[in-house]
Amino acid sequence: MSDAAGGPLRLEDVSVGYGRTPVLSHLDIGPVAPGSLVAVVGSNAVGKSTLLKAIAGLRPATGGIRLGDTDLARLPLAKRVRLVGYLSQSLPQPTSLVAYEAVTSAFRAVRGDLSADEVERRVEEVFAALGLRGLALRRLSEMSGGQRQMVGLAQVLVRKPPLLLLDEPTSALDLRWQLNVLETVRGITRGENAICLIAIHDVNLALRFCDAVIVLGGGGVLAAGAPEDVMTPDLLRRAYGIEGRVERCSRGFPIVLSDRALSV
Ligand SMILES: Nc1ncnc2c1ncn2[C@@H]1O[C@H](COP(=O)(O)OP(=O)(O)OP(=O)(O)O)[C@@H](O)[C@H]1O
Repeated sequence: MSDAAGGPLRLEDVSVGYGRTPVLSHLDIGPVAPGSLVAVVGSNAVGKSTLLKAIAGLRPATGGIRLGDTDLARLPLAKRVRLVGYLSQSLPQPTSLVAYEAVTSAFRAVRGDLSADEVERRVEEVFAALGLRGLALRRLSEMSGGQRQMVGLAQVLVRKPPLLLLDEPTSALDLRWQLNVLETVRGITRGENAICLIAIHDVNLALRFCDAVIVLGGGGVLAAGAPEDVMTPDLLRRAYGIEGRVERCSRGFPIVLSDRALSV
């Protein structure tokens, strides 16, 4: 189980923006059950990152954002970091720390209550889960972008929060590492009975791995639900402005084939 109590995630009448410019208005999402991996998809600039930041408490929002009985918006930072793990779109800085130190120090900063042995055990566990042991003693300054993205993910996953918010965690990764990350995140989400919202551009990865999909568009939610129910040619047109097909692959998963960009 996660290190802190969670519960279902609910967003009620949430609005968020920048200055006087609204990005998302009067959003209702959920309840999202513990154990769920949920993709947040939609076109560029539609508000995926803004939504994750609002849930993480990094962007002021109006409305209710609750995890179980806890109002996340009103939570002091020290408590929020126990409940919410947020991975931003930007990669960790290429410092001279080796990966093992970077993950250990980030974990210690939020979990000063754990013993050194427990910290070490958890860091080793997350390196093994992500298949990162070979990188543990490499300096971040000597890593590729994709390798640093994996270290950033390890820094969040090691905390085992009941709510994970991952902003495009596979954007810098090759095909093998994309699968590895999605499989690992899904395993942790189920194993820890956590909730994970993952903003992602690769719709087919989302359909393959996620329990539900939230499609943002026009300042709100265009569609939400099980992948096979949500993803339709009409939705592809409305969300992305493309003509596309949704077919079944030989293993039974829905797969999107993009045919043509429609003129705007
Ligand atoms: N710091 C900021 N100040 C003002 N406007 C911002 C800021 N950050 C984002 N925006 C605007 O908010 C809107 C939503 O941006 P956001 O980054 O949430 O979109 P996104 O769906 O994550 O996009 P992408 O898929 O391109 O990463 C965009 O119009 C963007 O220009």
